[in-house]
Amino acid sequence: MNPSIRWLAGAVGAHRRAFVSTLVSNLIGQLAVLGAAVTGAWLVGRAIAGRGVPLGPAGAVLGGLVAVAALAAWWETYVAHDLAYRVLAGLRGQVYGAVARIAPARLLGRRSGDLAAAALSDVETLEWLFAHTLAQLITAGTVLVAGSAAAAVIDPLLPAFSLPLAACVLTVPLWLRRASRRHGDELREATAELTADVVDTVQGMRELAAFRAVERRRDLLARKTRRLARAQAANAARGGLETALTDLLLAVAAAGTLLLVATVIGSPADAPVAMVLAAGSLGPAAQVALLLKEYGTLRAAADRVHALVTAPANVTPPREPLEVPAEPDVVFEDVRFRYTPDGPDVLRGVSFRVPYGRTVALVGASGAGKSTCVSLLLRHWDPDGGRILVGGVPLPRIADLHRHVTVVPQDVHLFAGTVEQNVRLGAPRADVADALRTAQLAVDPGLPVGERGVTLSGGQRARVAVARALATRAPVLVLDEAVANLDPDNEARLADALEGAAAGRATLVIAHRLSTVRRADRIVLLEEGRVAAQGSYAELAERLAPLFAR
Ligand SMILES: Nc1ncnc2c1ncn2[C@@H]1O[C@H](COP(=O)(O)OP(=O)(O)OP(=O)(O)O)[C@@H](O)[C@H]1O
Repeated sequence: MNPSIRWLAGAVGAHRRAFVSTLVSNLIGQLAVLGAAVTGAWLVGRAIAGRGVPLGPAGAVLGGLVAVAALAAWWETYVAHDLAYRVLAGLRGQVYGAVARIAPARLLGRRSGDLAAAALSDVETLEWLFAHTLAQLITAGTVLVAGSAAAAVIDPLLPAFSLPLAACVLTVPLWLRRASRRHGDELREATAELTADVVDTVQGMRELAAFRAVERRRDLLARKTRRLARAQAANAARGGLETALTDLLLAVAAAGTLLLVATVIGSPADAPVAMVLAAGSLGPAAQVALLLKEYGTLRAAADRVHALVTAPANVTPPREPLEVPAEPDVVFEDVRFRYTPDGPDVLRGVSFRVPYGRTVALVGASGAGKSTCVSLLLRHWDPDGGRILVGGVPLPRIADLHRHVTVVPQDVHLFAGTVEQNVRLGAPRADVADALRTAQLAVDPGLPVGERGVTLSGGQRARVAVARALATRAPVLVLDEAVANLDPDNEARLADALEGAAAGRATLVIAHRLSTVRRADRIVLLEEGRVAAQGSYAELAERLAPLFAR
């Protein structure tokens, strides 16, 4: 069995009772249907042989079996779907957990929409596996064995003939399984790609309109939609071929079985029952063939979800955590880093210190490695060499790093909700009014911000980000040029307020503006992943001049 499908089948283990209930109700339903057919055939046999037909008792048995079959079908539909939706809910949780574990540094090179497709559409596709496949395959096998055993009691030749015919029916999905897998892969990939492009389009609609690119984008989406339609058509064509061949083999097998019964069964009274039992083995075979038709799509969806859920974490969780002192400093010690094993060195032995109560500005040309230092301090990645310490504790030994290090990113993400909800992101019980005051944001905390904060100005968004970081009360503050969106007046006021906040923190600021650099206690100049110089502004003014000459 494919490892992803095996892994998913294992997920049913947590819902054993529901699975057993599905299995038993399906089995009871199938056996009741077979029993009703056999009872009917037995009555026909008696009528043909001119024996008495006990209509009353037989009618009661038939009615009972039909009622049992109907009840079992209803119950099975309910429990099978209940089981499937519970497993899917668990899987969605695992997909979310995986995204949280591998983000934000690396999302397996996948786009947001692609991940949304994994979380929604791929997981949804797996409903077929849990509600219609696993228990049903076991039941079909059981009914096949029971029907064949009963047929053997009448004449051992019957199963000897009908079982190979049933096996022939199953060769169709096996024969077409490579095509099924290929079509399944294409279908899931085309769906994910279209979802990714649609999400990207919706998110970028403002830019598309501003650059008059809506029509071109529509063409792109139409192309991707056609690709999906082609994949769907190919899958449907193969599915149709599979159904046609299966039906053909079933018809031949049924005709052969009837011929055999007519030839070997001497007694007309036994012939109808023999026919039903011999043909009964073909029913489960047809059902299995039908289930296997979906194998390619299921396998592709299972592979995509499995790859995401089993992706290793980017950094290992802290082992034997150590206490971080209340007033920590930050130390980079000969830190070396590259993003990919065969990529270029991005940091080549970076060392500097941010003392508690002081502000250190990290400056350098674009691509020098400033944001990489921040990513490493937030532990999105671990360095390849050297180490980073907060209050003397290496990052991998710090539990709940966000309690000690907080960040104001340059491109803040605000969630649909109120200002207050966004400020409370990292500190659910924070004093929001206080944080907003320090961040110089005079708005009602209950003000809705819209999706991604669209109803706020760029400066207001930046100040929500500052308030959000301050609300955590983390003693290490990282500012990625948080004031870039403000006019000079507001910038100066916010910088004053941040200076007050910095007194009780170790602050590392990535500075793009001379005014920010001037305010810092110490400046670290990065050049091509190395510390080229560090000191006060007065000491470095000359070396910094070319960077800020605008
Ligand atoms: N996720 C990533 N994967 C691979 N390479 C990356 C990644 N992020 C950054 N880099 C590369 O690492 C180098 C340093 O990038 P970094 O963002 O740290 O520079 P920076 O000094 O912050 O630049 P800027 O001032 O333009 O933001 C660049 O060459 C960049 O292309």
